[in-house]
Amino acid sequence: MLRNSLIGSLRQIKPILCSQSLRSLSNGANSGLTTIEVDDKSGIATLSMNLPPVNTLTLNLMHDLIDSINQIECNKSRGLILTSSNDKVFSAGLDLKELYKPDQERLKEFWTIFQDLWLALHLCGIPTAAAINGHAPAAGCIMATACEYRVMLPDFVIGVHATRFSFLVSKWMMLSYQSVLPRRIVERALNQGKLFSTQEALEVGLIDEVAGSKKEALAQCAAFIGTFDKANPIARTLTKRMCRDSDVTELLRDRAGDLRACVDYINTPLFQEGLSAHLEGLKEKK
Ligand SMILES: CCCC/C=C/CC(=O)SCCNC(=O)CCNC(=O)[C@H](O)C(C)(C)COP(=O)(O)OP(=O)(O)OC[C@H]1O[C@@H](n2cnc3c(N)ncnc32)[C@H](O)[C@@H]1OP(=O)(O)O
Repeated sequence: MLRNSLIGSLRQIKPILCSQSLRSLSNGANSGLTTIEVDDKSGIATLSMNLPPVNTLTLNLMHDLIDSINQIECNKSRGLILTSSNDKVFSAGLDLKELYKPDQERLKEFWTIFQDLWLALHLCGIPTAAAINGHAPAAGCIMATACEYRVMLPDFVIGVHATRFSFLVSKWMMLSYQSVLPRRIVERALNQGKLFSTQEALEVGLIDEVAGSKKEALAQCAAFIGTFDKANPIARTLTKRMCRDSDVTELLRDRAGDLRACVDYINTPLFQEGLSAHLEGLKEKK
């Protein structure tokens, strides 16, 4: 029953493109803001975000990420490692320009694709890991927590600092955080708008390991993916989805409601003023 509903919901959100021949894993259908490299020996795919300067989640980058996740799953890769081709920033989170004085129809499209991206990562059928080779604030952190394992390089920050600029996260984003961290830590960190240093993130369990270099981080993620070798892939996928069912159901139950609530909140003077100050702060930093 539960398995059927999981499979059913997956069909709803993921029109799988598996009929295509994808061995080459070309990015022909997308804007080229992601690259996929499959290791011939291990069969593990590395998915890199490649949108200078800081991998902000624009509509196009989110579209490409979803497309790439589908391709990697369809091609029966053994696992997926999410990383960045920028050596300072994993992802700066949502593109703030899309949220400032937004065009209403575009904002709806933007939020919907953000929901889609979270679902695609959260329900990805193969093992996933994030090699966090740079800063990962806000939605950068949420993407990492949607993966099953996190390896981070030293001297960067990760966390959801939304309250610092009057942002209110959706419940499914909070649940993503809470799937990795104890509830009391999530509550405090979200309220403080805390960005954890790599060391702090390791101490609280937001990340699983620290790596000395990107190469090491990728190897550590690959070693994690290798730990599932003895599991039957279908049983593993269904078990993963069962473990994640309640978090995902929270969003699937009322996607339209979440969209309405977020769009309404983004349009409030409280949010727009906080965002304006935050954007100014980013400019003044220079
Ligand atoms: C219902 C409410 C929604 C709640 C959900 C929130 C989820 C989110 O993801 S909101 C996004 C929050 N993200 C941030 O606040 C990150 C802001 N960026 C940074 O802190 C830093 O850029 C960095 C630590 C990631 C990197 O620092 P670095 O010194 O390497 O680069 P910068 O010089 O700061 O940035 C370069 C360039 O990029 C612009 N930029 C940075 N982040 C964003 C962003 N998220 N959206 C749009 N643009 C961004 C920055 O202004 C610079 O632009 P210019 O070169 O034109 O000045």
